[in-house]
Amino acid sequence: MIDFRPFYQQIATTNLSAWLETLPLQLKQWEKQTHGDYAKWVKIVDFLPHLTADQIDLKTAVKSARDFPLSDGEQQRLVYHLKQLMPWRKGPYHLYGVHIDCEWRSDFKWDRVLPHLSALQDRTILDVGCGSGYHMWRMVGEGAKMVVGIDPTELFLCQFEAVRKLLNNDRRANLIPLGIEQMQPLGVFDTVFSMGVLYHRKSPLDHLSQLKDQLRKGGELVLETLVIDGDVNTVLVPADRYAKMKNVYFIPSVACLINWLQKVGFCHVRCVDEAMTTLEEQRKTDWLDNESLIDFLDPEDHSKTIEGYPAPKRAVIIANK
Ligand SMILES: Nc1ncnc2c1ncn2[C@@H]1O[C@H](C[S@+](CC[C@H]([NH3+])C(=O)[O-])CC(=O)[O-])[C@@H](O)[C@H]1O
Repeated sequence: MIDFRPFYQQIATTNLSAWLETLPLQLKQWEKQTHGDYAKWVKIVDFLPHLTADQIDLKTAVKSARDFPLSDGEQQRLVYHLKQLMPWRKGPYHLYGVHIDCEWRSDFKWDRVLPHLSALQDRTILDVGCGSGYHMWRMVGEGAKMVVGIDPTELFLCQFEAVRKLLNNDRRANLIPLGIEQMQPLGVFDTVFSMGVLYHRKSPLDHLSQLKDQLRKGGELVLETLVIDGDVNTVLVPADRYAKMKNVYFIPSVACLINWLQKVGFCHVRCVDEAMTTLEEQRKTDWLDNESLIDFLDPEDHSKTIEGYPAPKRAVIIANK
């Protein structure tokens, strides 16, 4: 099983120590209700070789390398284990010459977000819905003091731990398998990211309040989500699926989102980027068996989803507590 005790030790003497009142018990309960695949995935992480990287780059990529390359056999073994953790959705990772070419080019999103952030150097950061943790490593690459990601999906925890093992077991980032709604309000993080999560939440204003509860006063929220064109009163609530996803609830316009953020008490709210999702950013690769964006769009008209809604467009909003 994945051992969270090093994380408890790490936070015991920091401003996250209040979390120790609830977290160990929550994670014990979480572990009890994990399913069979979790134990299998943890074993795969255990089977990964212990390699020591001479070079690690988290600033321009997520990459580890040795001064001398792996043998063909060693590399095949690494690919074999890592492929058992498919589907790999968010990346890419370059680990000892193995290129995990994930469905999403998460580096594209990072490039859209990073120029607008307050410097991450020495910050304590929460990444809500962190997936396999790609952006967490890039935050570490920007000099963050500590990055905590939360994501309830068991596979993503195991992918994160696999990558961590191949990054010299770096402990500056940690993934905690909880949903944001399960977190006690800590009010200590300097920056809170919520990227790609808001539209999955049934109650978007509650989500925004929960994000605010995790920030220190003056701290920065980075919110990235699907948006549609329209005015302050425009919000799409898909009847059934949106781009084949059944768990999409609210897709507001930028003006509507800014209004929501101001209503829950954020200040200095500004939209810093809007971009259509391209077929270069989300596409099928050898690291997933599932469908991808091309299958979610109207084959005759890529400006629409297969259900006839506007095709995915995403905005980045920054705000302060
Ligand atoms: N209640 C919840 N609390 C926390 N996480 C959740 C919750 N519900 C779902 N998630 C997690 O939020 C992530 C959303 S993906 C964005 C990944 C990354 N941030 C990215 O910007 O590329 C976007 C997408 O796949 O649509 C998934 O990893 C879920 O498990």
